[in-house]
Amino acid sequence: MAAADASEKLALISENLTEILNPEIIEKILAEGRHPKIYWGTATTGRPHCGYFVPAIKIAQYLAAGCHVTILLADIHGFLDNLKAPIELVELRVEYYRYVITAIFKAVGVSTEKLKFVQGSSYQKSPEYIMDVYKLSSVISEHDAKRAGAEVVKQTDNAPLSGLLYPILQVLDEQYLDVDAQFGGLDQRKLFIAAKEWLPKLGYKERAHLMNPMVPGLKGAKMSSSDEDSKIDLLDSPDVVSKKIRKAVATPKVVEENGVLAFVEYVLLPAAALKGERKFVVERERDGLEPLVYSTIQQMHEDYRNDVLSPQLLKAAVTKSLNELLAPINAEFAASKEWQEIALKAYPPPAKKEKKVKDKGTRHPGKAAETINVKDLKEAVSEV
Ligand SMILES: N[C@@H](Cc1ccc(O)cc1)C(=O)O
Repeated sequence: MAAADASEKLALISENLTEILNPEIIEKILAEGRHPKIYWGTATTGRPHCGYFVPAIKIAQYLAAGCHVTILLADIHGFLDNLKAPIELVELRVEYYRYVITAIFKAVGVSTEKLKFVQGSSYQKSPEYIMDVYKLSSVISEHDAKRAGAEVVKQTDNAPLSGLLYPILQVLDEQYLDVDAQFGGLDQRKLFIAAKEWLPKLGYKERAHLMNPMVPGLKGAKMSSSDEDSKIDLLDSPDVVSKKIRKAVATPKVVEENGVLAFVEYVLLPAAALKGERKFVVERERDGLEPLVYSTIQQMHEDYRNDVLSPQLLKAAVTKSLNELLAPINAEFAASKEWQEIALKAYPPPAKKEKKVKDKGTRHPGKAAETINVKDLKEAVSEV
């Protein structure tokens, strides 16, 4: 394989990433003309929202660079993390995630031939895997396990023991999914460092790690599934999308922590590039002006700082493009009885009016009565 080809692939694999640990692992594979194997894991908890386009675009770029990609639907991790996903619903949520994520890839026009889904519980209950969990837990200290999960696993007083198992399982997944690299957000960094240190303790090899920046959501902070207004559901209607974007925080002339601009940078521009032309168009018909046409985020930032590109113009253009991306997802959902049934069962609508808090018992770890705060209550309510 020509060197230029390998370097083009590396450029596509690295685009927009904040950090890569052990890039030489990937470079070597590309130089030998082979296809790197990469995985991305997601715990099947809350409903995936538009923030999922950010990792999805990176995965689409890995696929376009010829990589083999595995998406791990981490059902067991969903409940190890303080029962974020109740055990009874976890299987159904795996199905829901599979539908949604597949639809996202179709929406960005990426062939999913080299993409594989794996359900965590399909191998994390095997005797070999479990024996490795025991082995790792005998050589990793409680302190190190806690530190590895500090930014990912929900931290509470009287935390359940499962939160310490979570990092051990995530580290072993690299070995059992037989990959060269793991991809995730910068919030996974401590887990990725742990993987580098822990796998060799069992005689397994170190992997590379690819990290996306934490992209601000529409409210300026990280998109979160527990804050209704900060996220746009992948199945929201055009009207709802338009309303939510109108309410989004986009301070005039300020490009930092601007979730609307970030969405163009990390989703809309790369999605357009994957479809053939990196371009983002801002119509100005209402002002009787020619449209603004951008091919780089730097040009947009400059115009935004100078207020040539106002928040109003930007929001209207983002609403239009996002609705175009969501249209095929909405259409597929509307046409699929199976998906609709899964959605209802995986995320049963809250019982009307009755604000019942899920009763895990007063002695349930992580839920000692005195530690319940408003956020916990909200989360519990949205899950009944
Ligand atoms: N830790 C990931 C989920 C995950 C679970 C298991 C893995 O092997 C990888 C990733 C998250 O925060 O969403």
